[in-house]
Amino acid sequence: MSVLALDAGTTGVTALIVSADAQIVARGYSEFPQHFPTEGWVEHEPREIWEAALVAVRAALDALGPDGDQPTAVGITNQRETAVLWDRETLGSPRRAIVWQDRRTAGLCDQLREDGHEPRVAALTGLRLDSYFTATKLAWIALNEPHVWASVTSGRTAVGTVDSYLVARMTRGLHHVTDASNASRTLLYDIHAGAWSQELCDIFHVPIDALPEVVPSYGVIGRTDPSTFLGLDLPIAGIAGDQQAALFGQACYEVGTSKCTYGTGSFVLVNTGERPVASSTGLLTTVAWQHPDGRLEYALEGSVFVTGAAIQWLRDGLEIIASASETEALAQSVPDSGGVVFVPALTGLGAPDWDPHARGTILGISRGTTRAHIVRATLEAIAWEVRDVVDLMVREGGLELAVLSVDGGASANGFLCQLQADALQAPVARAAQLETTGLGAAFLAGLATGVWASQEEIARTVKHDAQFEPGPRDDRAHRRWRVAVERSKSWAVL
Ligand SMILES: Nc1ncnc2c1ncn2[C@@H]1O[C@H](COP(=O)(O)OP(=O)(O)O)[C@@H](O)[C@H]1O
Ligand SMILES: O=P(O)(O)OC[C@H](O)CO
Repeated sequence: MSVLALDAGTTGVTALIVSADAQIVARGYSEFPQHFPTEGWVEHEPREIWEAALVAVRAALDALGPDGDQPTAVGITNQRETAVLWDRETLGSPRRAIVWQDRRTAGLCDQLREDGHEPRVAALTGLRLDSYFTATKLAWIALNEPHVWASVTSGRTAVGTVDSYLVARMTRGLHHVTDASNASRTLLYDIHAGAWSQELCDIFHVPIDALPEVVPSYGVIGRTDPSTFLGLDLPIAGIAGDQQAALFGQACYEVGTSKCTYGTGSFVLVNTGERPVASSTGLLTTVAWQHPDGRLEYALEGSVFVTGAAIQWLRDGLEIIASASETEALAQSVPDSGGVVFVPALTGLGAPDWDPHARGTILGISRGTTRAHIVRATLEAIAWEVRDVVDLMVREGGLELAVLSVDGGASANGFLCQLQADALQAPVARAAQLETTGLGAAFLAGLATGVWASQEEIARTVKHDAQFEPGPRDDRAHRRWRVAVERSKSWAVL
């Protein structure tokens, strides 16, 4: 027995085939285009996500080969918050998806805040009024593209996040669902009642009937249609937002256990069990997963928007590196960043500063500055960003950080892990299999279909293969970092 996991991330789709002994036995990957129509806007073409998913699954199946242990279920995990629209009949989209990184709704959020909506919205959702979240993007479409929105209110066009869209595609439009972990990122879901909220839908102009049915994070919700999904007829048995999936994939099942995933952004989540812990200083309260019996478990989250994406920008924007993996040796080729501090607020700032109007800042450049210094400053920035969020979790969430478990694409960079241990003054343990988002989706689907009998059984398979012990911390560098963060704030409205 094996499980297929589809991990639809921000920059590409990964397909994993995970064996019953929890090993990744085959994988496929396909990147899809990012669209930047204007400053601060980020869009995805839904069809391109779907096509990337098909390419990735095909590649994974080819890698597995006909004699490999064929998957018996599929789990889905995804970039969260991104707002997707599609026609219920044709599955075509009337407009591109507005991505979680898109900051076009910053002004709309300011207005809603001025109108006094924030306390109630935060109390119901555990989130904040920020352009990060789905409902603000839907409200923007409702207010700015009435012709598109008319098809939503008439019932022709469905609304959802990337998981819902993929399920619709995989089932030829038969199912319109999302799981509670994804729903909890929309600003439309009451995390205490475990249901869509009419009150929130009214605030954001969203017809509640346009939203998907909310299902538990594991349990069979339907089957893939072989005529549209590469001949595969599989139960869809797990769905979770990628950061919650990573929490599941790292087997953080006990209250107080935590992980940090380094991908496009970096997200620290700590399990708070069946108790939603409210935050007043910038952490998010979110659904970790919902059990098939309806029980909700929660997490406290620190969301850092741009980490691996800053590395991509060094590659594709500045063109000072050829590949992300080069950064490790380049950063170590200099003893320090030479006084350079880079705040990669390329799409505003998330936790702990929350400023959608912030933009990237590079300070401290001198005649002696080289690309190695800028690369090193970028890795240091990632470590400082995560440290600032963990500090908040320790102070506010009561997190006792004995060790930080890390995973995700950028955690392949051992030097980054070392910088992280130094910044935190705590050991960093790296998961043996870095793709914990996909693994988490596989575990959820496998739990629902008998591949694994229990969470305890899954937990026994999760291993860490490297531990980075903290060295000295450069407090002066952190002070400079905080000064640079302050300077980057409000830039887009100055
Ligand atoms: N060796 C590396 N050092 C630093 N960053 C890396 C490295 N390898 C990959 N990355 C970054 O990690 C990200 C990819 O990780 P992944 O977990 O696949 O992200 P996502 O799911 O967000 O698409 C990219 O942003 C890339 O720049
Ligand atoms: O694309 P990732 O893996 O960095 O994840 C994005 C998050 O889900 C955004 O909230």
